[in-house]
Amino acid sequence: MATPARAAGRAPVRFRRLALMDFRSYARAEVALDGRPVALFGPNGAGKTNLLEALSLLGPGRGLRSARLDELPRVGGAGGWAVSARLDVAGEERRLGVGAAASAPDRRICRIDETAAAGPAALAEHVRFLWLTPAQDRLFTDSPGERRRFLDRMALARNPAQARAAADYELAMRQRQRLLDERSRDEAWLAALETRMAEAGVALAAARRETASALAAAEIAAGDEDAGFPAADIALEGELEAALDAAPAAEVEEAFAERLRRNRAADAAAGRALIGPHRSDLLVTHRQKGTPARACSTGEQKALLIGLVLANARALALSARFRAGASAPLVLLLDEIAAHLDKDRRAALFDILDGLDFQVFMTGTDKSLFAAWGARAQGFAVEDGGLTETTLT
Ligand SMILES: Nc1ncnc2c1ncn2[C@@H]1O[C@H](COP(=O)(O)OP(=O)(O)OP(=O)(O)O)[C@@H](O)[C@H]1O
Repeated sequence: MATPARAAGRAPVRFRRLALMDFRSYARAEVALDGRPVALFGPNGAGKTNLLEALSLLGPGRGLRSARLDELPRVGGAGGWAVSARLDVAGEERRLGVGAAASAPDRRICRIDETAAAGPAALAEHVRFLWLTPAQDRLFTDSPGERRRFLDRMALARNPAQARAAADYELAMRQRQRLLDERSRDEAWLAALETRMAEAGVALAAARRETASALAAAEIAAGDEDAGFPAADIALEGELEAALDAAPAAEVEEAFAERLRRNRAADAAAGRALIGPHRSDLLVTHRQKGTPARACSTGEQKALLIGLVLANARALALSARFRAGASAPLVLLLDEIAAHLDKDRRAALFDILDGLDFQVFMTGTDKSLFAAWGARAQGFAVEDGGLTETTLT
């Protein structure tokens, strides 16, 4: 079946070459990629996740482990690190690079086509990543914060401008709290910060609503249920998200700013803002069973998560913004997914991934996990800080 990206005549993103230098367990590694999906296999600790993390740092944000910069240079190396890649983006060659010099380890340097980029956000023009890692296995049982971050990451892949709203909101909230903690009576400054929180907060809530409804639409359109990835019903729990159902954004902003003003004493006493989109939650229900995700089995939760990430990828492919070419192509990083799935579900997943037309990188401990992908994927054995290309069959 033709995917929307193919139907629109857009060449998807394809990594052609990836090079790591003094990055985590890699002293020096270089791989040539031919455009097929990539399967990385090797024993525990071989460096599979490190490689996915290296890729994820070529996009905006702190990468798939949310690591601090000082964790990235290879222990025993010179102190600096670098990840560079050559990729085809919509038919054009791009060179992206990130890293830090030993002399300035706290400063992440980003390069696009050999020119210094303003910052990591500029990378989003060229490539965006969605990932699923074992750290997300407890997403449905963890605190709402994890689910919010998961949703916000998906929203970010749709629209990188959302990063700005999230950062503005956090900053204004922190500054306001500092004033409240200091018992400041600077009315004008407090009101200005509350206005900024309201503007950024409503933008954030609106982006989440857009993502959630695109996800819901993609979940409905998906026929993945047969393949073992259960459809999910998605709902947002949050005051601003709900308020946007009933009123235009400007009104919601005004009402939120007013509530913040009235809540100053309570927020000062609590030491944090008691209301706002930083308290929202993503509620996921296993549609067929009608059970909240947190009450599903571990395996069912994993299948629901995979289904959600696939739905988001599909929603992105369908979005008008993506088709218009204004949005960067997506790369999916799936860390240790294969082991959770039985043979049939694995084979079904490979079929779905082939149809998505996003480049996919998948890891697993054993080559046999990828046998059903066969020649459709490019295989690499990861061991001793290096990668060796090998057939998967
Ligand atoms: N900064 C660093 N310098 C050197 N080695 C590091 C650094 N950071 C992590 N490592 C090493 O990298 C290895 C982990 O690699 P990685 O998480 O990629 O393994 P993996 O192949 O994904 O394993 P698993 O199958 O267990 O998930 C560990 O041995 C860890 O000690």
